[in-house]
Amino acid sequence: MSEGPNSNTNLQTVSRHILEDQHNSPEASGDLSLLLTSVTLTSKFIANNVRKARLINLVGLAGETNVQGEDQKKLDVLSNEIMINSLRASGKTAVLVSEELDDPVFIEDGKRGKYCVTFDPLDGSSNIDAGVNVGTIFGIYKVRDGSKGDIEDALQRGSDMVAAGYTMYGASTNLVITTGSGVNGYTLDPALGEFILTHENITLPEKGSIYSFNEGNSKFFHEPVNKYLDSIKNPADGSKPYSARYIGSMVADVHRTLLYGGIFGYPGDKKTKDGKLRILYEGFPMAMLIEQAGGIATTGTQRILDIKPTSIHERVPVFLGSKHEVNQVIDFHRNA
Ligand SMILES: O=P(O)(O)OC[C@H]1O[C@](O)(COP(=O)(O)O)[C@@H](O)[C@@H]1O
Ligand SMILES: [Mg+2]
Ligand SMILES: [Mg+2]
Repeated sequence: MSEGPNSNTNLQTVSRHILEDQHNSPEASGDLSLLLTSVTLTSKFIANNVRKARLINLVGLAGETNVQGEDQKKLDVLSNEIMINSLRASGKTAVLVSEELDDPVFIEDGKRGKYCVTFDPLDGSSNIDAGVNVGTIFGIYKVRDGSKGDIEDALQRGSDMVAAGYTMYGASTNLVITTGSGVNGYTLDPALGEFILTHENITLPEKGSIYSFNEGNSKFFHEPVNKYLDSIKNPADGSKPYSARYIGSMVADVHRTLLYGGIFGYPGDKKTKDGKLRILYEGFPMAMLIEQAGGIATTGTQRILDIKPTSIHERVPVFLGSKHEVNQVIDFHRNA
């Protein structure tokens, strides 16, 4: 009988792998792995809705704007509700921060656990109606000693996160997680309804050949970096080693960068000096994943994970990816 994809009896499902993975931090056993299992369950619900969105009238605008001043899509609102309900039901959370909610959700007695979860329930909203890859991004902190869950638990340094990850809803549904000891990727097997380990110990190439920028007109970034990248030629034949790819969904642009290498950037510009991406549920989780995979994540002048946020929706310029390319951007900022 041929070795079909599911005939491997040693399939590592995400729950089993997180519990058994000897690389995982001690934190990963017990409550955190149960919390991560709740997040993976949520991802399956959201994936199901994303896949059917066009068929069940879930595309288009919800008719509300969020705290960011952005028009919420129907899937933004639904994904947010799924995340809030599932994380509350897990009994492992004390504070929830969502891109779609003005204020944090503080979990009531009886349901309260010891983790703060920050999340972007649906990243890449501008791409939903075109069926382009979107995703869910999350970061997880332990609440501070003695805390019953308050705003300060959501304003810890990025380096205080105990786990981070994303689910990308694309040609396949990919879940990528770190608990502080490397990065692992899982692919949803729709037949099994399980995420299966498919990308063990993801490691970023030192150097890449793709740059993925929002063309912010920041003088530190757009002109000098593009000019530098365009100026590089392969000595053998004079061809250009770099090519530009930009999907416009952070989760998809970062996933490609994580697997192929290169650099992703969303700089500040004259209008928004800190760019568009929010530090708690976009910058920090992606920075932790990129660093855990051997890359660099910087604002251009400082390590993103060193930042201590002062408000839950503050923004941050993001440059992340392979060491070689990101160090070029750091040099530009240093010499600017
Ligand atoms: O459309 P722009 O300005 O290039 O911005 C794209 C960026 O905006 C985002 O869509 C913002 O996230 P949301 O879709 O969750 O608001 C990122 O995913 C993406 O990197
Ligand atoms: Mg987003
Ligand atoms: Mg979003």
